Amino acid sequence: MREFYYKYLKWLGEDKDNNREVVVSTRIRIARNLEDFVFPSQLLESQRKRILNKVEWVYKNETRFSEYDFLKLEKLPNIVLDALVEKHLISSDHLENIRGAGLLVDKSGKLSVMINEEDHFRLQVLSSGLELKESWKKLLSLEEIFSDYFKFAFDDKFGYLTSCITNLGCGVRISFVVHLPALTYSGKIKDFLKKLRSNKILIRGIYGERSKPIAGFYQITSRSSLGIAEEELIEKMEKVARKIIDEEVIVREFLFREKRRYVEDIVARAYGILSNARYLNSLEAINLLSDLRFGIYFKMLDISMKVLDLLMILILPGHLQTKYGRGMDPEERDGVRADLLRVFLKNYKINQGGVI
Ligand SMILES: Nc1ncnc2c1ncn2[C@@H]1O[C@H](COP(=O)(O)OP(=O)(O)OP(=O)(O)O)[C@@H](O)[C@H]1O
Repeated sequence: MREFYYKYLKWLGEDKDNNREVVVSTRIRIARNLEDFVFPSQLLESQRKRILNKVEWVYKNETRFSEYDFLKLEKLPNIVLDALVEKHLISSDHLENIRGAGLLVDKSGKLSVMINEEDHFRLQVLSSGLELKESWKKLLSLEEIFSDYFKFAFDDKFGYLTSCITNLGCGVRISFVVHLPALTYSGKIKDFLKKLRSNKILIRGIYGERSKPIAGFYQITSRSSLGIAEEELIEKMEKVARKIIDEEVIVREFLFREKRRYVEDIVARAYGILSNARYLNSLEAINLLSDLRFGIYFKMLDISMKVLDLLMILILPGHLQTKYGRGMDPEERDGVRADLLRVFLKNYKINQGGVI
C-alpha cells in the first residue's frame, strides 16, 4: 500500500511549465463507449467484468502498454482508492460501483483510462501548467491503441455516443485547475467568474462535478462537446485560459505594487501557522498552502511551485494513510499532516519578496 504514496505524480512536471503559477493543471479527456454493450450504469456485473478483462488482456499483450499499470478497483483497499481520487486518476463517481471497474495508468500518471465509470472508457491526459497541443497528441495515440482492439459506438449524426448527452459529438472535455488568489483576495472573483461562466464554460471544484471550489482554486471546464470539433475546442479553451491568466496576473501585480504589506501579511501568517501548528485539517492546510503558493509567485519563499503542488496532494487523507500503510482517525491525520508540513518548512525562510 505504501508504494501508492508517491506513485503516479510525475505528471506534476517542472517549475518552468507554461504559466503554472496560475494554471495548476490541464486535463483533456475523451469519452468512448463500446458498440456491443449498453452504457455501464445499465450493465450486468458479468458484462462489466467482460469489458474489464478484455482491457486486461490488451494490457498484457500490447507492448505499447509496457510502461502502464492495470488496476482492478475491487482488489484495492479503500485507502488506496481514496488516494487515486486525490491523484485525479479516478473520480468519486467511479467508486460508486467498483465491481468490474478499473484503471489503466502510465507510471507517470500522465495518461490514464477509467474503465466502466460513466462511460466504458474515459481516456485522460494530465499536465502541469497550460498544455493543450502536446497533450492532445499524446491522448490521441492512446485512443489509437484502444481503437485497434475495440469498436466504439458512433452515429453519423451525433458522433461518439456517450451516456450523458453533453458528451456526445467528439466526447472531449477540457478543464483547467486554476489558482486565483489575487482575484479572490481583491474581491473581484465573483464578477470575474460570472462573466466567464456561460453556456460553454462550467466552474467546478478541483475534484470535479459536485466538489466545491476552495482556497482560490477553481476547475474551469468546457461544457458540451456536441457540434464542436476537437481542434476548435482546444483553441477556444486556450483563449479562455489566457484570459484567466492575464486577469489574475494584472491583479497580482497591482496588489504587490499598491498593497504590498497586505500581501506580505497573508503569506507570512500562512507561513507562521504552517511552521508551528500541531494539528491541521485538510481544508485549513490547503487554504494555508494556497497562501504560500501566492507568496512563491512573489518570490517571498524559495520553494519550488512543483513541490508545493505535490505537497497539496501528499497531505490529503488518502495519501497520509497510504504513507503509514494503515487507516487513521481524523485527529491522528491532522497531527501527522501538521508534523509533515512543519518539518518541511524548517528548511525555508520567508523574505520580503521582489521581482515578479
Ligand atoms: N485540470 C485538472 N487537473 C487535474 N485534475 C482534473 C482537472 N480537471 C478535472 N480533473 C479531475 O478529473 C475528475 C473528473 O472531473 P469532472 O467530474 O469535472 O470530469 P468529467 O470527465 O467531465 O466528468 P463528467 O462528464 O461526469 O462531468 C475529477 O476527479 C477531477 O479531480
